[in-house]
Amino acid sequence: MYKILAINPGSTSTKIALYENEQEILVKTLDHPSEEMEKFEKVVDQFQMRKDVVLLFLKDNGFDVNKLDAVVGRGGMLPPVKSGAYRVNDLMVDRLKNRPVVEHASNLGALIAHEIASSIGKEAYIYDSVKVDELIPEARISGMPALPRTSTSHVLNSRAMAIKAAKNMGKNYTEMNFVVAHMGGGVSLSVYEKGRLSDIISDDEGPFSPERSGRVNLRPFMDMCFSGKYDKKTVGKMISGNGGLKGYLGTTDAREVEKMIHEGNEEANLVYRAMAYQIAKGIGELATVLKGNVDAIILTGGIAYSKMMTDMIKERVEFIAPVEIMAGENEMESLALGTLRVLRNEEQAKEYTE
Ligand SMILES: Nc1ncnc2c1ncn2[C@@H]1O[C@H](COP(=O)(O)OP(=O)(O)O)[C@@H](O)[C@H]1O
Ligand SMILES: CCCC(=O)OP(=O)(O)O
Repeated sequence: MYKILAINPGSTSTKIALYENEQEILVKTLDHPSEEMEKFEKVVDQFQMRKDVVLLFLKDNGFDVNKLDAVVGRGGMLPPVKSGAYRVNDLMVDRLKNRPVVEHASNLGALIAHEIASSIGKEAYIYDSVKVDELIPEARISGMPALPRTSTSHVLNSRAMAIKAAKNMGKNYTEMNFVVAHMGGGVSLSVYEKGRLSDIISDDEGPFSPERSGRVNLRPFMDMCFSGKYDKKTVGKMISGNGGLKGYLGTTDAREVEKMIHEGNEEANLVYRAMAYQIAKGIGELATVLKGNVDAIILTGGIAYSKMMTDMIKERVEFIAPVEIMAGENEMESLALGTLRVLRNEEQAKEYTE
């Protein structure tokens, strides 16, 4: 019986799960209020605090850390990597600690996993990192030579949902073409073309989301950045943290927004409809990557629980392909089961290189 600890650090929480083979034994979301997080200058400064809450959680549940067979963390902002499992090695630790491609809470997944696993002489892994990059050559050209496109998306959930949708249809996902919209605190859209993540619209390239601005006009944005009114941290927060629903309506909770709409708030109604409109537009854009040969459009993430939102999106995109609603996310299961396959030698963990 393999015991696997999965760690998924998000911007406002750390999700932890303990698995025995396929069985989830313990699961917890530990929230980190914004007052607690504001004192940390950089994401890496949160390492000790987040590691401590993971260890405390295991202790409080009477679980002996020495019994673990492996620890897996959500893969962070690395240079482009392949899908599947990677062993966390010293180079990956150095990259995520000292030279992350972008500051993001997921960078701590591998670091905490590595620290805990090393302390008991076991291996740490990441699985389906946010930087899985299988873009087709055309998708790499941004239009600005200094900034080639790379892939950043919610791969862990989106790929798992594509695999599950194909299975539900009695097919292997390597035979299918999907457009997946992950709709959580951040929204990213992706194309799974016969199993390959051939293009994406990341959380800063397309639709706005509960806490992120999404795409904005570049020239006014440049003027704003150089106006001298804002520092880098504030602008970063406008993009991610205080953008989207939060920026317009003061909340990142889509349920709150729906309550406002039911109470007759016109502004909330317009902004929420605009979010659906932008997500639908992005799905339409990605359908062209598949030249219209889309087997299904998958709506997933927390917001896919909302009938109001999914109905608004469906209305605009169901002419393209059937819409599958797969609400929620199964990131913890994807991390744990991916690692289980590695422990059982059903899948090889890759060695991280640069
Ligand atoms: N039943 C629901 N109806 C509408 N929105 C929901 C529902 N459940 C969760 N959400 C929304 O989903 C979003 C969070 O999604 P989630 O996938 O948990 O994101 P993350 O993991 O990025 O925090 C929030 O805006 C939340 O309000
Ligand atoms: C799209 C990259 C990963 C990401 O933004 O994850 P969260 O939405 O969980 O912060």
